[in-house]
Amino acid sequence: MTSESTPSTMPQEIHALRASIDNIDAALVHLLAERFKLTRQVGQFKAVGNMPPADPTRDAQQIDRLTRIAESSGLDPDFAVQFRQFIVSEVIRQHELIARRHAGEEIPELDTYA
Ligand SMILES: O=C(O)C(=O)C[C@]1(C(=O)O)C=C[C@@H](O)C=C1
Repeated sequence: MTSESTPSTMPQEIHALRASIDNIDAALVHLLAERFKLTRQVGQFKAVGNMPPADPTRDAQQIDRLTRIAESSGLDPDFAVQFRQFIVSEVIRQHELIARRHAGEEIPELDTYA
């Protein structure tokens, strides 16, 4: 840590902002954990129904919706779509593992890790 960034010399405003940033980061992690709990359930239903992990129609609906939400909230829509894609890539990976597990492969249950 450089002397410019040591806590003692940091403006109080930055400390306050960082506290709120930390709260938001925590909320994001909690929200993501809850989202993955739901998508793992979707993955289980898809595996049982022999459905593919990805659903391009649903993808298009989500991208359209998130683009509109990003535009109206001042977030770069491209960033919002990329962020969604980052998350959904992990969802697809998990769906694939769930399907392999459903097919009889010995893969640990995806309950506590991504
Ligand atoms: O809704 C689904 O069918 C899902 O599998 C969930 C989800 C998502 O994470 O939102 C993931 C992959 C699909 O391509 C679309 C959506």
